[in-house]
This record gives sequence, structure tokens and C-alpha cells, in this order.
Amino acid sequence: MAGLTVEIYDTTLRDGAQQEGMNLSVADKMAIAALLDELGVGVIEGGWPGAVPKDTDFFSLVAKELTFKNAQFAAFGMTRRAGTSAGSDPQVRALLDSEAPIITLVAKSDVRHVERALRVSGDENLAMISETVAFLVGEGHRVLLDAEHFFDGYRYDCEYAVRALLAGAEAGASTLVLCDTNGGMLPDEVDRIVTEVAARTTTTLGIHAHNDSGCAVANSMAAVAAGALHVQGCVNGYGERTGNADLIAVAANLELKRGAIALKSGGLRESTRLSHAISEITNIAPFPRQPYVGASAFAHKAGLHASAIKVDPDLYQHTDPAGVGNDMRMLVSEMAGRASIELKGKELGFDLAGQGELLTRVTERVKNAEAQGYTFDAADASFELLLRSELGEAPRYWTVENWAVNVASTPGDPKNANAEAVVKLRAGGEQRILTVGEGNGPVNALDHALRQAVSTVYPEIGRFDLVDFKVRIMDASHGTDAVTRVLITTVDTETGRSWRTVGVGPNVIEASWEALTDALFYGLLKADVVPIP
Ligand SMILES: CC(=O)SCCNC(=O)CCNC(=O)[C@H](O)C(C)(C)COP(=O)(O)OP(=O)(O)OC[C@H]1O[C@@H](n2cnc3c(N)ncnc32)[C@H](O)[C@@H]1OP(=O)(O)O
Ligand SMILES: CC(=O)C(=O)O
Repeated sequence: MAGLTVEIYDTTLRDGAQQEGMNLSVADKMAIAALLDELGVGVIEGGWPGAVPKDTDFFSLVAKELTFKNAQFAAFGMTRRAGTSAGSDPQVRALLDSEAPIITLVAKSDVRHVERALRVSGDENLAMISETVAFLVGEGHRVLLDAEHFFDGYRYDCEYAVRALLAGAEAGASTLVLCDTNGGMLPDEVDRIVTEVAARTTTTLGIHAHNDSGCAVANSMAAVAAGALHVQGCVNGYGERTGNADLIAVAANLELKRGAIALKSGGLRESTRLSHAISEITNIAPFPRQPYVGASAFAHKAGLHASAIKVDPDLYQHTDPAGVGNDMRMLVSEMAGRASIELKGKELGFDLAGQGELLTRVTERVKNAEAQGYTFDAADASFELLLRSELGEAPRYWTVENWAVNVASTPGDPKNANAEAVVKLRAGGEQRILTVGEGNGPVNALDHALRQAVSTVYPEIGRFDLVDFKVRIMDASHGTDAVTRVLITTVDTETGRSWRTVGVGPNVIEASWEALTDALFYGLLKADVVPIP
């Protein structure tokens, strides 16, 4: 496969948009199309003009406003309706009106679908395929044939499935795409069927795999190994039901594992950034364990891994994360060893090499804390503060004398659980500050009181927004005695930096206080604010 060029055909804007919960506006589609072009896919399928009104609008806007650097544009539609002519079928005419240079026609190739879903004869379906392909080729388009349910149809009646393909090929289709529409195939059977089909045509073969058996990427790779030169899929594996083949994983496998040429302009090295940028637009949170580009794809937690990675990262990584624009990360947890702490320290800018005693101390502190309920792989900022305290570099912006919270509950009052917190601390020289904060619940009141107390000395605190607050009872068997863990995510609204802190305590208020204090200390530290305790 080395040196082989494989055409990467992206259907995020069509099959990806068939995913449950995904609803792309025309503006979203424009933005995603530009990112797909930057990724370097060969073809971008924009949607189904004439069927979906938004797609019709999108195509007319693309024709006027988008120029691609790398990709060509494709419109998707179906073969003419039974009993009409291709030239008079409004759906087919809408494909021409889209002005897309490439037209992809979905066609039935499983005779059971022909007879039961289309309710036409096998011969009429073959005529629908060949006449529609010939008409669009005659209009100057490159035409691809997406042979729907090809693999299932081949298993049932291989001769009919191949006749449907050949009808497209003889009418001038450039590429015959074998679709695993129901997504149930396994790689060995894909390999066999593609090999058999390749022996019966010289037209380029493609693969379109759904992920219902968890094998969409593997099936795409198997098809290419058996002779397919065109792969359809979606960024981030979006798509109907369980999704389509994740195109970034396919492209990365082809380029990094097989030496093939897939994405143009070195797009693979940008794929982590682009995958996440597309997630922002689809409003679907990135999947951390997504191969290659997920946040956890190169994150190492186990101490034994870290000790080998210290010698050579390749010992515990299947590929260099830089190849896909991702980064290696060390996670600190109860599974850490000294090597994990040393590497994490390096990631945070501390050279801990040769500081054996310190590494042992930090490792033990982390293990003991995690045994009590802390979790540092979810709270990097708290770990950095712990490390700094062992290094004697912990920032101390204020000293707390005490705090207290009162909750007044008035049944029937909509503002039930109004709370009042009192915080006494020293900050800004010898100044003693006492503030009272009110809030909707004790943690909110405490947060208000603490911020009021210190914001006169450290006005930067006003930039720090608490954006996520998670509470977990650590040992449910203890009931109200259980230990509580609080994880807080804070964002600096000026820089966009976000960080997570953890607190553990016998109750949610104490755990929250610890996580809140860490969050504000860390924010001030990263904003380069000098402590005036
Ligand atoms: C495998 C895939 O994912 S292919 C992509 C699927 N995507 C979509 O379906 C999204 C867009 N679809 C739509 O907007 C609508 O379904 C439309 C506009 C295409 C059709 O809508 P309607 O005219 O209301 O028909 P409906 O959806 O109920 O049924 C589809 C019709 O197309 C026919 N048909 C299905 N596949 C094909 C084909 N490849 N060639 C020709 N006709 C076909 C069906 O037999 C059915 O015909 P009928 O109306 O005579 O029963
Ligand atoms: C064409 C297509 O989307 C499919 O067969 O799944």
C-alpha cells in the first residue's frame, strides 16, 4: 500500500448530519466545509439538494462564496424514480442545479430492497441506475455510485449486486462505492467480497462503512487492502445510528501505518485541532477516547508506563502524537510512580530529575490523598499546588482565620435554602478582612463571601468564573457520614485558560471550600499575581 493514493471522501455534512441530535445550520455547514478543506480531504459531500431545503440553500451559497484549496465538492441524491426519465426527475434536476462538479448517486444493489422497498423489478432498478448515471455524466459531471446495502445484497444474491454495480460502471460512473449501510460487516468478509468484486471490474472501488459492529474503520482498512482506492466517512465518526467510519482514524492508519497518501497538504498534523474545531460547531463534545485525536489518546496513567516512557515515549505509544497534532500527557493518580511525577513535573515546567527524595514524598502524598478520595488526574491544578508545596513554592495569597455558614430554610418559599456565610481572613499585609456573603445554598454563599473578602486585594479574581461543579459521595455505604469529593472547573474569562481543582471533606461545604481556595490560588498564580498575604 506504500505510496498508494487513496481518495478521502467526507460525508460529515450529509451522512454525519443524519446523526441523532445533530442539526447543522447553513452557516455551520459553511464553517465545517472550510475546516474539512483545511484537513485536506479530497471530496466534501455537502448534502442532498432538492430533498433537504437547507442543503439546497447551502449549495447555492457554496457556488457563490466558497473556494476550496484542496477539496472538490459533491452533491448527494438518488437514482431517478421508477417510471420517470432521469432528465425529467425533479430530484435529479436539483442535483444539476447544485452546480457541484461531483454527483454521488445512492442506488439499490440488494435485490430484496429493490423488490420490497422500491417495489420495482430488478431490471427497472438497473435501468434507473444506468440512465441516471449516463444522464449526469452526459451533463459533464463526475458520478459516483453509492451501492446501498451492497455487502448484505452480495451475501444474498451476489450476481444481482454485481450487476447493479456494473450498470453504473458501464454508464460512466467513475467510482463504485460498496456500502455497508447496516454496518454489520466484519473485516474478513469485507476483504473477501472486495477482492471478488475487484476481479470483475476495472472501475475504481470505494468503501462506505457504518460502525454498527464497531468495525467501520477496520472494514475501511480491509477494503483498501483488498483494492479499494476511495474511502467515505465522517470526521469524528459522526453519522446515522452508531456513525460512519471515523475519517481521521482511517487517514491516520493509511498514512502512518501503511505509507499511503490520503489527506492533502499535510492535513494529518492538524487533525486534532480540526477535529475539535468541528466538534465546537456541531456542539457535540469531543470524545476523549477517540483514537489519535482524543484528549486521552496519548494520556498515560500507570506508573510502569511512565517509567518506560521516561526512557523512550515510543515504548508505550503506537505512534508519535505530533503526527496527528496531539500531545502526550502524564496523569497523576494513585497509580503513579516516581517516574510519573517526574514527567508530570516536566510537563508543568519543573525539572525534578535526580530529586529522588522529593519524588518519593510527592508520590506518597498523591497515593495517600487518592486513598482518601482525591483524584488528581481530573484536577491538574490541585496537583500543581501540591507539588509546589513540596518544593516550598506554594503561593499563599491569604490566611484564613475561620469561616462559617448558616442555612435558613423556609418551606414554601421559592428561595428556599437561602444561606449566609462569614469569612475571616488576612490578606494585603496585616489587613484583617471579615465579609458576609449571601447565596442560593451554602457553597454559593461561601464563594461570594470569599470573593468579596479577597477581591479588594486581588481584583483579578473577578475574571475567574466557576463553570462546573461536580459532587460525588465517595463511600455511599456510610450514608450521611460518607466522604464527599468536589471537582470544580474554573475559567479565566480574560485568557480563556481553564483549570480543575479538587477538594475532599466530611461534608460538601468543606470539600467545596478546599476546591474553591485551590481554584482561586491557582488562577492568581497563573495570572502572575504576586502574593500579599
Ligand atoms: C443509506 C442512506 O443513508 S441514503 C440517504 C438517506 N437520506 C435521507 O433520506 C435524507 C433526505 N430524504 C428526504 O428528504 C426524503 O426521504 C426524500 C425527499 C428523499 C424522499 O421523500 P418522499 O418523496 O416523501 O419519499 P419517502 O422518503 O417516503 O420514500 C422514499 C422514496 O424514494 C424511493 N427510493 C429510495 N431509494 C431510491 C433510489 N435509490 N432511487 C430511486 N428511488 C428511491 C423509495 O422507494 C420511496 O418511493 P415512494 O415514495 O414511491 O414510496
Ligand atoms: C449511502 C449511504 O449513506 C449508506 O449506504 O449508508
